[in-house]
Amino acid sequence: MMSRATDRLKVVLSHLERPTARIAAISTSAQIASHYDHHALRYTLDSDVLSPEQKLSYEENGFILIKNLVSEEDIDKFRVEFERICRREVLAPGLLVMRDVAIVKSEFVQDQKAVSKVQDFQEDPELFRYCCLPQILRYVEAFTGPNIMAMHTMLINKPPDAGKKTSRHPMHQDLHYFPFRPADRIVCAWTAMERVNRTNGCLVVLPGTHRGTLREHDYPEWEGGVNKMYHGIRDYDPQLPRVHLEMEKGDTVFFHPLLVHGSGMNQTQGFRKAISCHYASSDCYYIDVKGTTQENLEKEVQGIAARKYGLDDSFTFKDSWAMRGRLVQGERTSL
Ligand SMILES: CCCCCCCCCCCCCCCCC(=O)SCCNC(=O)CCNC(=O)[C@H](O)C(C)(C)COP(=O)(O)OP(=O)(O)OC[C@H]1O[C@@H](n2cnc3c(N)ncnc32)[C@H](O)[C@@H]1OP(=O)(O)O
Ligand SMILES: Nc1ncnc2c1ncn2[C@@H]1O[C@H](COP(=O)(O)OP(=O)(O)OP(=O)(O)O)[C@@H](O)[C@H]1O
Ligand SMILES: O=C(O)CCC(=O)C(=O)O
Ligand SMILES: [Fe+2]
Ligand SMILES: [Mg+2]
Repeated sequence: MMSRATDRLKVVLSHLERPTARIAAISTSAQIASHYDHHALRYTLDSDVLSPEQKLSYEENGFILIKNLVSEEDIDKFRVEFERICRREVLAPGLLVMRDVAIVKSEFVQDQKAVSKVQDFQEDPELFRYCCLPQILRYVEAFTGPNIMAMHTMLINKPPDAGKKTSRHPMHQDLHYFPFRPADRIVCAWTAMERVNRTNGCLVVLPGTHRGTLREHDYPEWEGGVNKMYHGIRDYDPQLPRVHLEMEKGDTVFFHPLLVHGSGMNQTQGFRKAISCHYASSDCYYIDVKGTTQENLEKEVQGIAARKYGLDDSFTFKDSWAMRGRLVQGERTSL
């Protein structure tokens, strides 16, 4: 059954016309085969790593969850390196250490536990190993093609909520942060470093929203405060069907940069950890975001660059990405 569907898929892909619109929920191989008589794939590329069912699921939902992809041993090593960073035993160039807004503004002494996220670890050899794991890149290639850049890296250490709900991450689309396209050749890999569930603030996604467009983002009006750069989509409708992605240590979700997602508050006393990387095809190109909904973000990034590093306006949003990005497979052709 499966191999016939796969053969069928190959035939259809070889006659690929223009990307088409919405794909209905499909469950059996027979339905998949008949489906490909009428539609082409837009969000996934020809590759053997994804089954026909997985391809359709990504086309339909904008994410795919792979169980047990990263070993316990590797995750434990990433955790040890993170702890070394928190103790300031290592500091890689470009590494950004962020503290939760509720803690940063408080008078209490800050300890290592207050770190809510480290970002841009591309120069930390141990953490960057995550971005190069072959079993991850195999999947990434199905979305980006063979030339792969790691554009954005994060280890998120969602703190126990201090009571103001600032541990939440508002619903957003990651593309809001990216001045490069096409969006369909960008993908995020997000790996749970321990069990994540609704209680400690797992990822929350709105399936299928990757088929929409980039929405306007700004700071949500939350009484307890919002972390810097945590923009949310405007007019978020809390009635829309959400899916809570409960995951075990090592499980990895791959998702499209237009997929609307966020994470709930951490109601436990532990720090919920995840490690992630945004990949893009190195064949992507930079765009000018002036006059678009992303302009507010560009201004903010330039503001931080000015305050933190004394850079002026000649340092562009695009530059901030070009200096962060690192090739992990193939050739650096454009980005
Ligand atoms: C060379 C590069 C330059 C520019 C880099 C800019 C970062 C670009 C980020 C791109 C993000 C892409 C993301 C794609 C995916 C979607 C997301 O992940 S959304 C959220 C991602 N963004 C972040 O997490 C980055 C935000 N964090 C930071 O930029 C920094 O941590 C910081 C908030 C600017 C703080 O850094 P630092 O200057 O080291 O901190 P302090 O000196 O202690 O404080 C300065 C100032 O800022 C206040 N503050 C600190 N932390 C927070 C916080 N969490 N929320 C709100 N405000 C905060 C602090 O109180 C100080 O304020 P004051 O008024 O000056 O006292
Ligand atoms: N006004 C808003 N704008 C953007 N995102 C929001 C807004 N309100 C809530 N969210 C986000 O929606 C997601 C779910 O929110 P919330 O924390 O209320 O529920 P939960 O923790 O997922 O579930 P529950 O608390 O009911 O178990 C989170 O990503 C949260 O940050
Ligand atoms: O780990 C999380 O809470 C989600 C983080 C996220 O979506 C992001 O930083 O873009
Ligand atoms: Fe995100
Ligand atoms: Mg909640």
